[in-house]
Amino acid sequence: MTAPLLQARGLRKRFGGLRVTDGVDLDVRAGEIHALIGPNGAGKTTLVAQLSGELPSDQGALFLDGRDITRLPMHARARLGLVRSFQITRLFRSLSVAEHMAFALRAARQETSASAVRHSLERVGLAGREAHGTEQLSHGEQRALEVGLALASAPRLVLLDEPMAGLGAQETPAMTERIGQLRGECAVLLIEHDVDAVFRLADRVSVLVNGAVIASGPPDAVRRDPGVLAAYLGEGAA
Ligand SMILES: Nc1ncnc2c1ncn2[C@@H]1O[C@H](COP(=O)(O)OP(=O)(O)OP(=O)(O)O)[C@@H](O)[C@H]1O
Repeated sequence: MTAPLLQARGLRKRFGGLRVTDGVDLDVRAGEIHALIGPNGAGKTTLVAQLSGELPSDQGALFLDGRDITRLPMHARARLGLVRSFQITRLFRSLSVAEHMAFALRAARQETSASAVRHSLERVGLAGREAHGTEQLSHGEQRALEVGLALASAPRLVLLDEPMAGLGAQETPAMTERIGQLRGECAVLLIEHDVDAVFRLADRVSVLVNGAVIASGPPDAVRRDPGVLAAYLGEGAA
């Protein structure tokens, strides 16, 4: 089997006396949708920050396509194709949807013609919203734009931290479908609390508990794993 696209080995991060990630081993394969689930406070968001380069790891190593990227800063990881999505509130409120996308495409040194912008918006279901301000978008559309902006650089692996958070019953299936459409195009590491959506969508699932991955594999195997049932899914969530 080919080597994983992303390999994390023994990643650790502590805040003061609190060991938040405590020896994380994780493999993400090219083109797969890989969900990372776990209880509140397990360290998922911290791990994503370590993977993206936002937060330096105290220990451990990270490889992208076999290359050691442990000490590379965020922008260098992004240039190699490892990106994360950000909340658009962190960008400019005054920009239209199309301007946000043009900005992201330019930053990624991609084509910024009107048709390139439209194409990038269409793939996340935002065709026809070009001229809108981001405050005019529904919550679901804002989350879709965030995913679209992360995809602007044509990444090899995109890290999505709770893209379904706060979405209504009507918006969740659309986001699930959109993420599903990325399969094979780029790898996705998806942090998600909606366990039903995760088990429907993911090719593989890893479960983080107390800062360590306790199980990793296809959804069916993970949902039956005795350790996972005991530590996380035992309340009938799966
Ligand atoms: N910058 C920080 N300084 C101190 N403690 C932190 C910091 N960031 C996170 N923590 C703590 O680390 C623990 C794990 O947080 P993290 O947000 O990574 O977990 P999570 O699995 O993403 O949780 P959730 O599912 O609730 O979003 C929590 O106890 C949190 O309070």
